Amino acid sequence: MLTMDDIVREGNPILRAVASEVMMPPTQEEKETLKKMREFLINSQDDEIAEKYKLRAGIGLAAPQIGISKRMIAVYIPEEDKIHDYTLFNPKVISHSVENTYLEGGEGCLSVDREVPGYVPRHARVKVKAYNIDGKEITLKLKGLPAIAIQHEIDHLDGIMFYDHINKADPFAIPDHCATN
Ligand SMILES: OCN(O)CCCc1ccccc1
Ligand code: NI
Repeated sequence: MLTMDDIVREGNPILRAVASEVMMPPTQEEKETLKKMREFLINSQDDEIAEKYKLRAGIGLAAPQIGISKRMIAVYIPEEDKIHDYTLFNPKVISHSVENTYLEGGEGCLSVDREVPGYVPRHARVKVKAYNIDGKEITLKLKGLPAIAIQHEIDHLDGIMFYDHINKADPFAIPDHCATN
């Protein structure tokens, strides 16, 4: 199983590299890696397992964070009515809302062992084209936390960290095009 020892930390150049497209269909090894990334997220959200193995809770993970510079991500977000459970190859935002959003509490990252305060502007809604674990092309339409998480993960594939988006002059300035309520 993956643990925090497998998570690359900021300063490692892999986190600033553009990851490589994965040739479809994926190899058995690439499928296994994606499954292990998803398993890490599920484990990290289980109080007993997380405590036992000292896992930081995560709702997403990108392959560069485990030292693999390939365009592979996992997102696992249990919500009231459904679990947003995505293991994706070559994800790409193909359209997005003009409206932006942000998390009141800011964002964090398993590869960043420090707090970086400030609002991280994200598209409120995104349409993502990707390949699922079997290499089948799929399209996802996401909003809310799943939309934020998938943008955070896709950024990792392009060497972008969440704090790159924070307004340096005023970290808590409300980003443009955010809904009022
Ligand atoms: O890249 C995954 N990661 O570092 C884990 C946390 C992901 C995350 C995504 C959206 C908002 C906050 C935190
Ligand atoms: Ni991250």
